[in-house]
Amino acid sequence: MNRQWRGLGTATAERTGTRHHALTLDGVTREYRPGAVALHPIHLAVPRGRFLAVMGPPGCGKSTLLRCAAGLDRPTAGTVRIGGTELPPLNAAALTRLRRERIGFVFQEHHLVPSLSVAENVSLPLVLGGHSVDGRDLRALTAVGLGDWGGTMPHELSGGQCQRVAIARALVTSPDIVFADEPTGALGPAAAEEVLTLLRQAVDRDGHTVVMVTHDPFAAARADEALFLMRGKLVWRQERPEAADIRRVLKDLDGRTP
Ligand SMILES: Nc1ncnc2c1ncn2[C@@H]1O[C@H](COP(=O)(O)OP(=O)(O)OP(=O)(O)O)[C@@H](O)[C@H]1O
Repeated sequence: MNRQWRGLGTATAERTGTRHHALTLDGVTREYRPGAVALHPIHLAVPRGRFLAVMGPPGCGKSTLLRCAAGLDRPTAGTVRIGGTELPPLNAAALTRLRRERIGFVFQEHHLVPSLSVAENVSLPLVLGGHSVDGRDLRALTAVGLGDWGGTMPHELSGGQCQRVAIARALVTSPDIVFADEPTGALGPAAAEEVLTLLRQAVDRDGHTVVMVTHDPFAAARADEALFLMRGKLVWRQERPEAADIRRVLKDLDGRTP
């Protein structure tokens, strides 16, 4: 069994964010209102080509971490860098552009536009950014095994196929990083397995970087590393996690939750 437990008391290595890192968080803190701290200072550096799972008990701050890292929420303090570029202030046009072109998103629900074909959905981030599609929609669809489905409408697809289209849409801009928030949460076991295989393949074959929030130990076991949050703090990390180990950590953290 492969068990490498590391505490997170020292974070020196995490403070050296560069363009070689897809994501760096330097002292990222989020306080929703005075006294309600959802994230204590988080230091984290995610190298390019890494598949990271973020786990922890309900309310520990996983979504807050993801939203701050993806520029969907503004940290109360600290700095977020995507591919070495510091996130500009929220609502700025530059942030919208950076999110559209350098970050891919996959959510629990696929959020495809029902009135657009599969190919149009995939090319949307390119079109909105004023870029030519140039066959990239087809290549992205082929990469998720749906190369022949471009002319199909979303309502003609299964839930698993829709999520595969959402992955193609997330990857079509060749982003610095893909944030996936419970990407298998709405799927049955077979479709979930397909989605995880595609995310794994995006990392292994194409060098993408994926940060995935999940409650599912089997999903997290597909990542290179699992990070565990508790009460807004990163408390454990495990390289090459196995589902049984993950379950044990979660049980331990649950036992420590008041
Ligand atoms: N908009 C908000 N305003 C105030 N408090 C919030 C807000 N969003 C989240 N919180 C609080 O911040 C803490 C972290 O919430 P968050 O949603 O990040 O946790 P989570 O780990 O993603 O939870 P879950 O696993 O249940 O989705 C919780 O105590 C939550 O109640």
